[in-house]
Amino acid sequence: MTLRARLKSPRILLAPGVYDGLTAALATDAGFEALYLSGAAVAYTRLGRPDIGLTTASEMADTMALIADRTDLPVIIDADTGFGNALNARRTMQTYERAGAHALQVEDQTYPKRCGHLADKSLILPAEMVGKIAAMADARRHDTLIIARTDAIAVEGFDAAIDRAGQYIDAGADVLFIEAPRDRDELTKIAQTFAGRVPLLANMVEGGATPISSAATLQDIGFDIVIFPGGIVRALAKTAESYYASLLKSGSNKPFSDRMHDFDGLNTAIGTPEMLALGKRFDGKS
Ligand SMILES: C[C@](O)(C(=O)O)[C@H](CC(=O)O)C(=O)O
Repeated sequence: MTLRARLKSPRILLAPGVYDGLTAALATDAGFEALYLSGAAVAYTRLGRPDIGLTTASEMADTMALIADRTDLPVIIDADTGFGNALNARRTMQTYERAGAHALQVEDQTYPKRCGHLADKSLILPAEMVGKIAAMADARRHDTLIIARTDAIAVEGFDAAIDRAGQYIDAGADVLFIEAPRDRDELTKIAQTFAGRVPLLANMVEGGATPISSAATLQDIGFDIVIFPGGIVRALAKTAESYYASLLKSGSNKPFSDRMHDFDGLNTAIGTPEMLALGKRFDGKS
């Protein structure tokens, strides 16, 4: 089923953040229906840096291609600002589509951007964003969804965000993402204003501007997709901190062994037996 068809279902689509082959494989095996390739998660893990526009389109496209090799699930990819003007956004659509993306999220911040939950964001004019959306629609060769995000709540206020969102839908956005609503009331107003026009996406960032709600609650409010983009990195970072501290202190892995896979455990998780069997099938000996 295409992502567009899946979004016609009244059941909310829950997409976890991923940033490499391992997280894509584990999220796929866990049973999710779609994945979210988070720009923030790539910045946090590959660069060890904040989500402030340092990651390049090529780094994201490389990551997208590795993930597409590892999973058949549809992947929503973060295209940040499109990495420049409308022509850059156009090229980002071409590059990400080629790498295997099923949906691109583009936002109306200036370039370089910053995480939607950080202070001091600034925006391009709505007309420029409308041009980017149209340029991306013009460039696409497949049924790739354009998810238009506005960061206006924190910069120009809630009403301006609603106004921009309407313009982006008119420009051809397939999905609407209003970043960082501050409470349930704002989430509800977004749903009341736009439900039925295009699918609505909610973004759950642990400790961010929006209170965390469950997928079921967001579905009741009227949302169609929910992403938890950086949660996996926050979970793994905490585990890694404890692991390194424990290894340094004790000089051994033993005290941590109940919190980690052993050799066989990891091989099972990443599908080593299946890969070795596949190799045998094609090795010309059997
Ligand atoms: C959705 C987001 O653009 C992302 O890169 O995943 C980020 C999430 C985050 O910083 O944790 C965002 O700007 O909300």
